[in-house]
Amino acid sequence: VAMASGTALIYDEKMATHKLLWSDPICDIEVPERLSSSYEQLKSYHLVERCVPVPAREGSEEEILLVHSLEHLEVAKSTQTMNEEELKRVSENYDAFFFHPSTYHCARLAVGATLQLVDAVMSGEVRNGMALVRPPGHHSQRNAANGFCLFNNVAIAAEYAKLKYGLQRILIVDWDVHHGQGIQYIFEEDPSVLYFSWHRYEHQEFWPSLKESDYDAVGLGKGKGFNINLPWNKVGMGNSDYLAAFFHVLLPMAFEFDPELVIVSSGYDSGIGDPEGQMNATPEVFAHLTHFLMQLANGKLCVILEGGYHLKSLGESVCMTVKTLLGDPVPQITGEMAPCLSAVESIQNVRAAHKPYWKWLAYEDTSFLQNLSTKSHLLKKANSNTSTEHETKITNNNNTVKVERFLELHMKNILFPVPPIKTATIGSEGSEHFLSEHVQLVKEMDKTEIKSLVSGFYADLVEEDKILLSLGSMLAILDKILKKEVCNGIAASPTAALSAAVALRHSVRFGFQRVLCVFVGDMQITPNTEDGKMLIINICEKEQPGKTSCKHCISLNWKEDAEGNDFFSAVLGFILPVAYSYQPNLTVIAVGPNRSLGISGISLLVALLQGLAESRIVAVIEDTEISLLQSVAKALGGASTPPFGIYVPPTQEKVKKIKALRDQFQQEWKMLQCSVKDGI
Ligand SMILES: CC(O)(O)NCCCCN
Ligand SMILES: [Zn+2]
Repeated sequence: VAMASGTALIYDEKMATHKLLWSDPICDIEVPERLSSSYEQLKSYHLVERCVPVPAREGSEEEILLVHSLEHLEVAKSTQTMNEEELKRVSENYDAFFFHPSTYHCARLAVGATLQLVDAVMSGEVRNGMALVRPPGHHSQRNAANGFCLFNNVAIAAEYAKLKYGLQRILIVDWDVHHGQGIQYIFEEDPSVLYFSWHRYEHQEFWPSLKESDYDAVGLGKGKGFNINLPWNKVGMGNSDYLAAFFHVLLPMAFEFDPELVIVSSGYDSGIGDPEGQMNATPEVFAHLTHFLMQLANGKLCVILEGGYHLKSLGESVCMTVKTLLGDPVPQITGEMAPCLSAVESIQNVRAAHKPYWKWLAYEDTSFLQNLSTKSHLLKKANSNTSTEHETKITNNNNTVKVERFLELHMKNILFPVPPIKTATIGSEGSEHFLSEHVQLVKEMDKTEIKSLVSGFYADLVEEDKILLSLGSMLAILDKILKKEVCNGIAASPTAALSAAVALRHSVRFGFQRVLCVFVGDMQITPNTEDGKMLIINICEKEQPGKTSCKHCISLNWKEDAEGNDFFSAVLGFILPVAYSYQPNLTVIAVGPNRSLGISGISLLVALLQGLAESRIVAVIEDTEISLLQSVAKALGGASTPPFGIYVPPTQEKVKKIKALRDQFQQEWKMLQCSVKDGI
């Protein structure tokens, strides 16, 4: 069944009316321009016109009462007719909240806009979407406003979706830099809502300074294991820390949970330049985070604005999010791909805290808890005065103009013309089965041209015309990708190993400095990877005699489980971290004979590797694998999220295998790090 398509954008300028009427240094950053400048930025990148406009509406009192008490609703309602003096007095009852005569109306619009988005996604009118709302919601609680939030938009949306659509598994991802304690309180005993939040914490120093924001708050009663807190104990966290958190904490949980709907509490105060977050992550990281979440719940993803107080940083991050929701290629991530020690320690702690509740953590090594618990306390004292591991060159002087200029330059390299065509293939025999509207036929190369291209190498292997022609087809597709005329391509080949080797050499000769090749099955030909211009990960059933893994040529022995897809742990825990550490300019995915992975495992690989190399992938697949060709073409075309099959947790043996490979390579490929070496 083809999935819904289209991205909804919900925006109503009336939500810009709510504003602070008196002086309050805590609240004066939550300004109306947050909404209007984000919308203007979307227009400047021509993104508004590409979205499906869905109107906001007022959330009803009944919908608000799904989460809030009648008393809270009445207090909010009563403020509409208050004068400034009365508004100020009511506001002082709460921690960091201000009322304006229009606040109640705006907050009901924020709730209604959020529910409109849930309806548009759940009805299939669109695949995903974003609601630009204020006041935000994730701090507000059953009976209290808090942290600029009056009604908990995202919590109401989750309760609404359970009630109206009978959903039993909803994932809420909160990438705002503050802990959404309101959402935690509302769902902490509810196993049908998995809540993940990372947040600036600094060992409980940072607002709201709650003990229950730490990594050991895992949920209560039946909800144990369904509340995940990842505290950042230092500022200056960057792209690599955020990606490591997804690879080693959130995504394994999310795929095991297998949500029917994903809602994002999308705060951008976790981005660079924000006065609240003091973090270093750049706007393109939100494209990657969004792209990962789009692989869940058959693409049903609702992104709801929370915080974000540096207008330029906020606007660029909103645009990166919407661009990705629209299916555009994911921009290359920038910065050193190495999480800092503090981030790795938090990741290790939250994995250990959740070990009792998750199958994928059943064999997690938590021996560090015995001897480290006292030490980590010492660690807190010892490290409290050192600066962060990361360069905080931008945020420490935190000069808004300086950040604006930085982002102007930074985003110029990031935003690139979207290739007109998503996927190229050859109109040769048997290819009609995976043509779709995204696909362009590429004319074949003539033999002499092919011979000259191939003559440099492997010429001895090319004895038959059939092989020569298939190489020509693959090279014709590859050229389109190398010239950035198409985003990705798929080529059927009688000799995938040979085609992949030729593709690698041709790409390096074309000038690509780093080409990643993920080869599934018997590789037969192993190109020379000494110069680091290629990184090969060979997934094969058993150890090849006499072949040991090295930094640029890694073999991962993996035979897919008969029951279902157990490949998630290998992709999330090993392949993606290595690939993101390498930062390729092109990805070659090849499937040769004797593949030991199922179609769903390979589809998962293709879908998630699109986050690399501006989504440039060339897939080379044995021409006998008709159904594999179809599902890989679907994954590349983006028309629908490929079926990743039934989730199966990894066996102890497989967990050990990944851990051994991680220990072997985590000094080379630092994104593999998810535990602090003993003895720190
Ligand atoms: C929505 C939000 O998480 O950005 N609110 C932050 C409130 C900070 C109060 N010191
Ligand atoms: Zn925030």
